[in-house]
Amino acid sequence: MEVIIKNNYQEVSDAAAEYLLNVVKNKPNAVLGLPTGSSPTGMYKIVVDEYKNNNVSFENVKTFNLDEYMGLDRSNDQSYYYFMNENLYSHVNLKPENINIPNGMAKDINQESIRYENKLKAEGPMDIMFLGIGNNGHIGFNEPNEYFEPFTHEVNLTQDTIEANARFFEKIEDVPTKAITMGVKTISSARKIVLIATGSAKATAIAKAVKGKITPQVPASILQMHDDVTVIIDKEAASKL
Ligand SMILES: N[C@@H]1[C@@H](O)[C@H](O)[C@@H](COP(=O)(O)O)O[C@@H]1O
Repeated sequence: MEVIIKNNYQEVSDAAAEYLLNVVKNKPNAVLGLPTGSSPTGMYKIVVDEYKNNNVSFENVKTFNLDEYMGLDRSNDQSYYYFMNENLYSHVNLKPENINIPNGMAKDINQESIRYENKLKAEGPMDIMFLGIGNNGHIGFNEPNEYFEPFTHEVNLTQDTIEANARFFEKIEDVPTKAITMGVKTISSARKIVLIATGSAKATAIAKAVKGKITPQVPASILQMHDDVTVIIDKEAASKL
């Protein structure tokens, strides 16, 4: 695992965007694994600017998002589809048919999970996957658990995560309690993984993920098993390393 420590959020975003842009510039039909959250918004902004300056094209790029809340449709401004549309999809020339995100409104979530896995199997592997990390060490919505869930699946969000994500909702009761997420094997199938995090609230999770025991209680610790992971963090997130 390579750990790169930057001074601040902007520098972390610049470094992450450089990885994304290099992959797409070298491979115009790249397959990208993408996250939501406040960590990657700076990266998306840089990527969009680069597209607007005619320096990169997404015409043949495919994207697979990590996760989605259950019960929020695409027009709900808290859905991850909406987030991605606001931050990336609507600003670049990605073809709608090349955009993939789990459907949190699917009637049968098991079927939807299988569909998503099969789509990724057919169109992947992901050349690069970007990840944020939850304060409790979750990746995607793989919450601390007794075991690692390998493939895309339905998950009950922990109280920690509901509280952490409540800041985006009017009231905590509005935060969905369930989500659909890629599993750890799905995530690890990416050729390269870039994890980004900033701020002291992430310091414990980063320390456990990078140098702690590999355990499903810290889902991000599984990344130690992958042979091409770059962790890009600011000084605060690195403070417990
Ligand atoms: N499912 C997402 C994760 O993919 C994300 O990494 C995490 C951290 O978010 P933030 O970057 O806003 O701290 O939040 C959510 O729970």
